[in-house]
Amino acid sequence: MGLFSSLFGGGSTKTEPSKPAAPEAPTGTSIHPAVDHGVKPGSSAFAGGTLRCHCKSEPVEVAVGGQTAHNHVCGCTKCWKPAGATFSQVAVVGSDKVSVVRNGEKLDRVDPYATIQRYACKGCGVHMFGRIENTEHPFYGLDFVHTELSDEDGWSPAEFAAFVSSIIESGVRPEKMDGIRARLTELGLEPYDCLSPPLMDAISTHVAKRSGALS
Ligand SMILES: N[C@@H](CCC(=O)N[C@@H](CS)C(=O)NCC(=O)O)C(=O)O
Ligand SMILES: [Zn+2]
Repeated sequence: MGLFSSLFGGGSTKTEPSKPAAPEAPTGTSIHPAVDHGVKPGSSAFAGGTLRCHCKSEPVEVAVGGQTAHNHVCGCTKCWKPAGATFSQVAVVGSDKVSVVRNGEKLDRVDPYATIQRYACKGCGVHMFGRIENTEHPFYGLDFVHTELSDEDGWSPAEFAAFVSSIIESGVRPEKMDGIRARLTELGLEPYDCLSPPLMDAISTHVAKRSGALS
């Protein structure tokens, strides 16, 4: 079984009982609009949908032909966030499931030197998908998508919070961090300052197998 299938196992989604609905943050800090009122469960029957950018006319449309995996909120400065959100919400899906179906000429790469090649709409700035082009990367074959850009319900829900300390780099005051980590925990989104332990373990396993440290 390859890294993709072992990590992301056939596109199935967690559909455990939804995390308890949580009231809005007393501090008023928005984590992300998709989770601020509690994380909604996904649907195991869900088979994908269409992402649309925020342009009022001629929006870019990207079809995603399958369920996503490892949805999470990310605090890094690189991932696209909707207005007012402190975190991005981002999930992965096989690159072969992602296709630009309308107005693709409006897309441009955000940073040609980044590990994740993010494609954003030149009109509204929304990131439509991010692709790993490096064939040696542990996540090669996966695209990163923001499922809130779709009208469909049933996408895999956010499961954890990544790169939490990085929100300081966007201007969040360090003294707010305890409250924000507590809020993430209340929402059922365990806060990590990199990725979650299973994903960090998968990355290191991939690297160790390549170097020969593990067989
Ligand atoms: N502290 C940095 C962290 C950036 C970072 O490493 N982001 C992660 C999570 S998205 C990553 O994998 N980045 C690869 C990339 O942006 O290409 C920041 O906030 O800019
Ligand atoms: Zn990020």
